[in-house]
Amino acid sequence: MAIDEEASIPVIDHSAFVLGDECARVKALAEIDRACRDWGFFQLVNHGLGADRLENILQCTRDFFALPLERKLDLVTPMSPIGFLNQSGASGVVDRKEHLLFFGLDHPSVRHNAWPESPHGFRGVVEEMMRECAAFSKLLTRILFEALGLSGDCAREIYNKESGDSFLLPFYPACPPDYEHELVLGQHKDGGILTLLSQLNEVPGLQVLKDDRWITVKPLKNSLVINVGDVMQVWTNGRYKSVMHRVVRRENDRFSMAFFHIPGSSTEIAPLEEFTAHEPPKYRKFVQGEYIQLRMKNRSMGNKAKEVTIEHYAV
Ligand SMILES: O=C(O)CCC(=O)C(=O)O
Ligand SMILES: [Fe+2]
Repeated sequence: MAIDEEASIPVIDHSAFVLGDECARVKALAEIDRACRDWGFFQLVNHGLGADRLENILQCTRDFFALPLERKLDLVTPMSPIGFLNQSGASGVVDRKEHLLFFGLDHPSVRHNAWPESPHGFRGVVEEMMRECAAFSKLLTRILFEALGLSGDCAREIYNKESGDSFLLPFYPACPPDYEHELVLGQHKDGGILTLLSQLNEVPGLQVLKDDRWITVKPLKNSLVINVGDVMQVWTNGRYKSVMHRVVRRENDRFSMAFFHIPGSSTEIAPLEEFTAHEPPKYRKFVQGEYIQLRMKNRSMGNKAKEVTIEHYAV
């Protein structure tokens, strides 16, 4: 598939939701609605996460991944997605990537998070950021519901009883010029409600599929990339799109941060009545935790198994 270096994903100014100007708010809601239908992705500037906190996260992440591999391997937690992972294989070829994964602070298994002793203060910095991301992702979900013409409280009723949030710190080591693969993270869609992503050190690499072309998400200073996940696609009966994305190789180290806003594992997911009044449901009901399990199995079976995606529940 072709790569289009000219196009860019929509950029939306979050200050429209802060300043109390009703006209600006309505305009921004319309922009978000378009972006979620047409792209499944947008970049948010003037968002709520502090620039100094993002800088702290970048510093801690750099220091952690600079440790010798044996030290990082101390944080491997067998039979669990959390902790350190050296390589993953989301879609066949092994990803050239290391990561640290944590459950969000409201996740029922948060006590199982594994914390590095070094760098000093790591846990405090990450927990602070997780707290901010949790609040901000809830706010954004309410904004998306408003953009859909639903009441913001609707979100609260549907999924707020339990949390499945997780927080990921990926590190993509610089690729030598003769590195044989084009991708360092295989193409995939995110399985939750929405994802907040920061390209922490502003090294590009993230690409988004749009009309059969890969579009590079150019890092904008202090912006957040927001993308719609599979759950939002199901809730809206396909109106908002969970879109394929991937990370391509670079000759520089690349650091990013992702917060996955996910309903709790016992939450039942189905198209909302508001979107099935005039058309049949495109998905059957499923339980969030079951879908997460199927997706995890994908990973462990590598490219031999057929990947389970949200189409598994299509009717
Ligand atoms: O690191 C990135 O830019 C993207 C990461 C991503 O898409 C993911 O982990 O789901
Ligand atoms: Fe992703």
